Amino acid sequence: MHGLGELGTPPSTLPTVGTNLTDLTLKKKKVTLRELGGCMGPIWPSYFKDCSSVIFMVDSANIAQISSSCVQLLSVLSAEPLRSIPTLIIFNKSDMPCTMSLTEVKSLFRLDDIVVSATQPVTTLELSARSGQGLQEVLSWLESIIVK
Ligand SMILES: Nc1nc2c(ncn2[C@@H]2O[C@H](COP(=O)(O)OP(=O)(O)OP(=O)(O)O)[C@@H](O)[C@H]2O)c(=O)[nH]1
Ligand SMILES: [Mg+2]
Repeated sequence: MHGLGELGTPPSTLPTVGTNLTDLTLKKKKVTLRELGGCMGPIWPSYFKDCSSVIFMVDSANIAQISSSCVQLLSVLSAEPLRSIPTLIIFNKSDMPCTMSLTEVKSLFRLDDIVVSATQPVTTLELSARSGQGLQEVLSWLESIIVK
């Protein structure tokens, strides 16, 4: 068994496990999307200062996750580095038959209150990543916030 003392000070690294980088070209500009998994919530803040926009994806078919998803959304919106960063909230899996309608999900989120009290410009969209319905709106939003 080794004591902590023998291991010395841990190196200063950021966990990169589970983040995906994707480059897109929109309006002739390179846009890099960084995907962070929901379970990586505790390390999301390490990436906030590098963001020029935020897309928050909600699994609207998972009603058991609504409250935790809502808490995570509020912590993102209230984070100091993101105070004036354009934010898109996507309700994904709109194609799935659910016990709860999207209206009910949004009402449980208190989405209207969240959008009104946010300091940043917030847009909300519905998407099915499976069928592609709503994808064009996501691209249009990205194009609209690209700095000219
Ligand atoms: N029906 C349907 N399935 C989807 C949709 N988007 C993703 N899925 C499926 O849902 C499953 C889990 O994907 P996600 O919900 O994105 O889960 P995840 O990526 O592990 O979640 P995170 O860890 O938060 O990133 C996969 O099998 C996807 O194919 C959608 O819009 N409709
Ligand atoms: Mg994922």
